[in-house]
Amino acid sequence: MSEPVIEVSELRKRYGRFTAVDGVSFDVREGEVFALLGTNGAGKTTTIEILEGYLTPSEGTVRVFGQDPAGRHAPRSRIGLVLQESGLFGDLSAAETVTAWSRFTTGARPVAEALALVGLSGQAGTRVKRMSGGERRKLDIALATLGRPGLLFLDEPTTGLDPEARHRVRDLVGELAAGGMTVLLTTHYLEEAQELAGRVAIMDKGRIVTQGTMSEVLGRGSGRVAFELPGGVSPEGLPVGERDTLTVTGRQCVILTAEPESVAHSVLGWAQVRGVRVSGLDVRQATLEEVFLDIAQEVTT
Ligand SMILES: Nc1ncnc2c1ncn2[C@@H]1O[C@H](COP(=O)(O)OP(=O)(O)OP(=O)(O)O)[C@@H](O)[C@H]1O
Repeated sequence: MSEPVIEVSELRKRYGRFTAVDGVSFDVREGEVFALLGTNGAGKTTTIEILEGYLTPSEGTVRVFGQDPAGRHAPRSRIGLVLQESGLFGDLSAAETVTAWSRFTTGARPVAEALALVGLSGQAGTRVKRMSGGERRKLDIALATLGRPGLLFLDEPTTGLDPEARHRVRDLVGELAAGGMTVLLTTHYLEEAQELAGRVAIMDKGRIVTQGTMSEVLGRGSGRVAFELPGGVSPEGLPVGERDTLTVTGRQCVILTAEPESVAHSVLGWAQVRGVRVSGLDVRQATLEEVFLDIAQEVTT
């Protein structure tokens, strides 16, 4: 197994009496894309800012490339950051922006290569203020990867972009990861995590409520059985196992379960015994979004 690039152990961060991060542990190994997901205010940005060395922990330990990210030996040159707010100058062209950054970056790629890497060769002479939101995000990523970092922090890289630009930026992150870069990603777009990340941790109220490989997290309720009950029929007694969850919205019933085929079978049996017909039976793999909503609901109730 490859070396951990990030190690987080029992991390806590308090702001006065409020605990924003409450005993979080995870690690990220070399070459993997790890997604930190969670509800608003869950503690994702606080965690990532501690890993970037901008904030110090109240308790616990954090190591990036084996070093304290806020310490004297912090491995800054090995880390690329794409923050939620970028600080680009509108009057500079894309090439001028990269050139300016090259002066402060050790071992910077040549400007043309940095632009080509993110697919901006055609916009080299375009002023930042004339660039689209997606192009600016790509330029942010070009700057973050200019010094060929081994680790890239991406804090909500596609928030605020239209769907097409989101796809382009997503493809770019996928390509960087395929090239061997380790990536820690926070995002509100679960399909983005599902597409890019090998492992995920889902945070809620400062804690990690579940983490693992995408298939392990999805495996919590890996199957989804949906169907409609006829009007006036109560869902009472539906075959829902202890680890399954049932959501009823009007006549629509959804069961998240690890064993969708057997649950679907039992639902049909349940209906037959009662002499009713369920319609629109749909059995498939649950999406991360469905699992996430299920977990968020479980945690808040
Ligand atoms: N400097 C601060 N002082 C007091 N509370 C803070 C401070 N910074 C963050 N918080 C609180 O800590 C909690 C976690 O915030 P954080 O920004 O880490 O969440 P997040 O998961 O990134 O949320 P979002 O998805 O909304 O960006 C929030 O309740 C926030 O209000």
